[in-house]
Amino acid sequence: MPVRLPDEQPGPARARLLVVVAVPAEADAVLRGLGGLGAAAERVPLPGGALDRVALPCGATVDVLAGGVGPGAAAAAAATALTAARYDLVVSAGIAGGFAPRAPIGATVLATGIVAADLGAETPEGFADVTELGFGTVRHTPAPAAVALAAEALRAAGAGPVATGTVLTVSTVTGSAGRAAALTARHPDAVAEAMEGFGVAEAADRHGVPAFELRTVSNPVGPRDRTAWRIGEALGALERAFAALPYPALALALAATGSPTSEPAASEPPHSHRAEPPGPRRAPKEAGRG
Ligand SMILES: O=C(O)c1cccc(C(=O)CC[C@H]2O[C@@H](n3cnc4c(=O)[nH]cnc43)[C@H](O)[C@@H]2O)c1
Repeated sequence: MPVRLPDEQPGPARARLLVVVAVPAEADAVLRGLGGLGAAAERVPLPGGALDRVALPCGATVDVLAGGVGPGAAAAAAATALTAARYDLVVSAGIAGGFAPRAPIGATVLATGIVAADLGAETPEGFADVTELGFGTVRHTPAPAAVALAAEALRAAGAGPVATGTVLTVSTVTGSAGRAAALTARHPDAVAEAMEGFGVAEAADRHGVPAFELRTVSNPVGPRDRTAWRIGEALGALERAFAALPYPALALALAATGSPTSEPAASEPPHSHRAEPPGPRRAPKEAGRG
């Protein structure tokens, strides 16, 4: 029978979360929400950067990493952190564009689906995503029980409007009514778009860790109008959301449902472009260890 060190005792109270944001202003908002800004956080070096580690009074540990803008930077940063430490949950977080009327400015959005919206090819018949092209997945699905739990906690805390639905990951911020309409036609359940969620979820999936996306809305998705962006308001909502999340309960809900979150295409070829994880996948039971 293996001997466990005190630090390795199983249980949701000891959950380890990795929160990946794009820029330092978002990291600061998350850290303020966690009560871990400044001296309360430990700076942990990583190859190519550093993260801030906060030990919560409930026993959970939350690492906050500003990984850069866009899915590529986010995937690289998340993969680096996941290689350096063990996590029970990875959260992609930050500001986002909201699809009206479901996600107004200041709203908090929880992803029921994390979808790469512009990963594919233009064809004479229109856009075809990489799943349709036979190259893998464009969607990760966070555990519904965990999404419901987080939404309930945010609503109970009075953290402002909360919307659940698909969060699109795009490499180009939408700047026209035409593209906004095309996105909602293809993804009727879309509540928001941002630029990192799918990259973070891909990295988490390869490490067998559940992923989750939480965004707060800074601007409407549509015709480009930088004067309409309310970044301060969205950062305030991000801080309130991270103050209200039920960390140990979230870990428990995720342990019950397990991982991964990806949905490979039914037609995925045997030699798909999906890389195998760097080591053996952790069993769902083990992934929930606190
Ligand atoms: O256009 C500009 O002048 C400009 C200035 C500062 C930042 C930006 C961004 O595009 C920030 C992208 C950043 O924020 C997330 N985000 C926020 N709103 C949206 C959106 O409507 N569509 C996509 N991403 C958005 C995103 O996740 C990035 O991290 C532009």
